[in-house]
Amino acid sequence: MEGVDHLAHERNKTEFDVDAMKIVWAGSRHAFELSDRMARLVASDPAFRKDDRTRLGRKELFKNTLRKAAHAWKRILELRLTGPCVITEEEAGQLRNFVDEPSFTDLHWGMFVPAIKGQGTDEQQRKWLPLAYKMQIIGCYAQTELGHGSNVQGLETTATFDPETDEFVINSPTLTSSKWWPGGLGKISTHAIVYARLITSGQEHGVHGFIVQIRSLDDHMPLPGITIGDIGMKLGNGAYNTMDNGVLKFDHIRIPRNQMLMRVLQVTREGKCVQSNVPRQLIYGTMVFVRQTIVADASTALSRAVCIATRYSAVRRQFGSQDGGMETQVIDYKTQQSRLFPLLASAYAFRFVGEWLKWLYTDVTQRLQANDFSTLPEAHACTAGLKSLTTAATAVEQRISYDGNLPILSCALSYALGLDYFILDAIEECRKLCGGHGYLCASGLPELFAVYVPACTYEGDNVVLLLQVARFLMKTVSQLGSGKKPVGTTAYLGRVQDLLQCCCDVQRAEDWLKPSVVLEAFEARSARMCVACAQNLSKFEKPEDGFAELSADLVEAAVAHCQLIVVSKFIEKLQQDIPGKGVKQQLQNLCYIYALNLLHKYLGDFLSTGCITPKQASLANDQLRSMYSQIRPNAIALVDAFNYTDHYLGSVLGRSDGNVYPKLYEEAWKDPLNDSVVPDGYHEYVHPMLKQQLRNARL
Ligand SMILES: Cc1cc2nc3c(=O)[nH]c(=O)nc-3n(C[C@H](O)[C@H](O)[C@H](O)COP(=O)(O)OP(=O)(O)OC[C@H]3O[C@@H](n4cnc5c(N)ncnc54)[C@H](O)[C@@H]3O)c2cc1C
Repeated sequence: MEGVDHLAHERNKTEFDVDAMKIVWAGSRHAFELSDRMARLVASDPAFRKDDRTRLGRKELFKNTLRKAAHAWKRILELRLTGPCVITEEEAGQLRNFVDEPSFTDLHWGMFVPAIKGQGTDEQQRKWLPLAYKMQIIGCYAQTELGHGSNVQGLETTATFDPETDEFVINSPTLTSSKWWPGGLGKISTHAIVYARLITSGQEHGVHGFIVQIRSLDDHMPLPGITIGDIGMKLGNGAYNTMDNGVLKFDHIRIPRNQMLMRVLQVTREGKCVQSNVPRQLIYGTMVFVRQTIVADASTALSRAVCIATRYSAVRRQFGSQDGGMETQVIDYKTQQSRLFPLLASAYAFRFVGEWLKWLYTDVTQRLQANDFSTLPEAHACTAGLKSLTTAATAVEQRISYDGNLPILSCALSYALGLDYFILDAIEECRKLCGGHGYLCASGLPELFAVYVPACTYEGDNVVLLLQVARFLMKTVSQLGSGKKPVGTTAYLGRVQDLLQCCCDVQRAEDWLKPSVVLEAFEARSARMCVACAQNLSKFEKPEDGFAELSADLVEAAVAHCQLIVVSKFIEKLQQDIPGKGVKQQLQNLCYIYALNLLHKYLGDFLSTGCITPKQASLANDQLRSMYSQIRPNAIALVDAFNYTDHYLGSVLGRSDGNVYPKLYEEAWKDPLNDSVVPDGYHEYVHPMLKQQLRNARL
């Protein structure tokens, strides 16, 4: 039935002001209005239709993406959204975001332009940015090679300065030096920021960025000496296959000297390397920016999956019918709630930590401009860790303790028994929460999963990033004795003596509803895990040997630290003035669900470090169950607050009107297999089989 709200009975139960929550979720009224306007604009334009995407072959899919990218750019120009003003750039970004199709423009705006801004001199910016802003050139970011990704210093592409011609010669000396993966490179980009080993006067000077034209601006052919192509299909239908991730090989390509990005290091006409007066650390500011957007994207991807699973869980009924009455909505099963509501809480938690990271980026930028680098290592570690934590929790790798008899098992023992960990991934968990229908492309979840999972790898492999965080934590712990005060998110380590000794004083389940109690438990767990790692490291003669041997423990300590950051930023958010009837109460409930669920799932850490007792763990679990009951009547409204259009959500199961079954039925008939009643191939292969004539058939 069109026009009927099948979820109205759920929406009537809401105990808070949903419109006010929409503003909290968006970050401000301005941000809400902006994204609402752009989302509607895209949703109402048939050119941005995407419901057929998973049925298209690669070539058709790719061409369709090019059409949408061109149409989006046309709309942006028509709406006069482009220009130097920050707000309009934001609007254009939102419009592209709601088109919801990975394309070369993501890399152009998300990596090529920021790299020139962050690493180019003023003169280089004046030359290249206007061309990029008008899309007279299209750029990508070519760092990763076939042989090396995480280890940037291992890149093999060379940029050798030739003083006779005042040029750099860019070369790929081996097969493994071929650039491999850059998005937008395979078929579309005209230019690339290429990372290569700088060589002048026979000496190496590390890896630097160079602006290289790779295709003709007239006929789009690769320039002489350049081999270029797409690297092939990636996971899933539709999904990331709209992107032309590419391969690129150089055969002694020449570029002018002024195309090396020289904001920090300059190469003179004579081939001398000169450090500019711009501090090297400035480059890290760009990294903080990019990772902050990735954390924001994690909350978006997670909230989309949760919105679909929550709405469908309220529509779906199984079992429980008495006297011919209605069956039970699956959202009312406690098992469904204990799987779904922590993910709902995580979506909000990641949203707020992402918002805080935006502030951190502004703070770091201001400090860098004032030549204050004191908080940079901490900010860098913090963004690396949060990128890893939030993408992993959204896509893969959330570690879950086995909760059978864990309170009486030590962490090590449960490890030994192989009982304590299995893998949960949020988008995949949402698919399972939707039962069989979640596996249909029409649910939107398979494509969301396929598009999202590489976030665990790009912009820094998650494990490699966590090892960087661990290194920073170990350095911070080692400097405690020398009186150096830890800053920002590591400030709690300054109270390490107290945190090693403190005892949790929870006696009743409600005691877990005190922010100070929750914070102390997370701080104590993280501090104790860090100190234990530092003590174990000190037993090794060579620190590097210890670091290699203990790397798995170090990663766990880094995860504990990052979870503490998310919990503490959620708690800080609640200390702000939050208007709207009942809004703060709901956020408090979500905050406790997020924290207590982590405590429950990572019980091994909390118990083995002696931060809490088994009894207190059990009380936390009681409290958690009671929070699920409080969230239940508000669940639909809490996902409505994300304000996603049906177009953006792209899911029959997650439709805002809950009209799932007729639409799912309709959708099935759109499949190309249903174009004919008898399928192509029947006469050649199936008919002879049925008629026992396979021996004579030409297969
Ligand atoms: C969809 C997608 C888009 C991409 N887009 C771009 C792009 O636009 N431009 C670009 O330049 N690149 C791009 N990349 C490449 C991406 O940045 C790299 O794949 C990423 O940095 C990981 O590097 P890698 O592939 O070398 O992984 P590896 O480092 O080879 O990782 C393999 C395994 O080794 C482990 N490992 C590696 N080092 C260590 C260590 N020191 N200690 C412990 N474990 C370790 C990792 O955890 C992982 O499990 C993209 C990748 C993908 C998937």
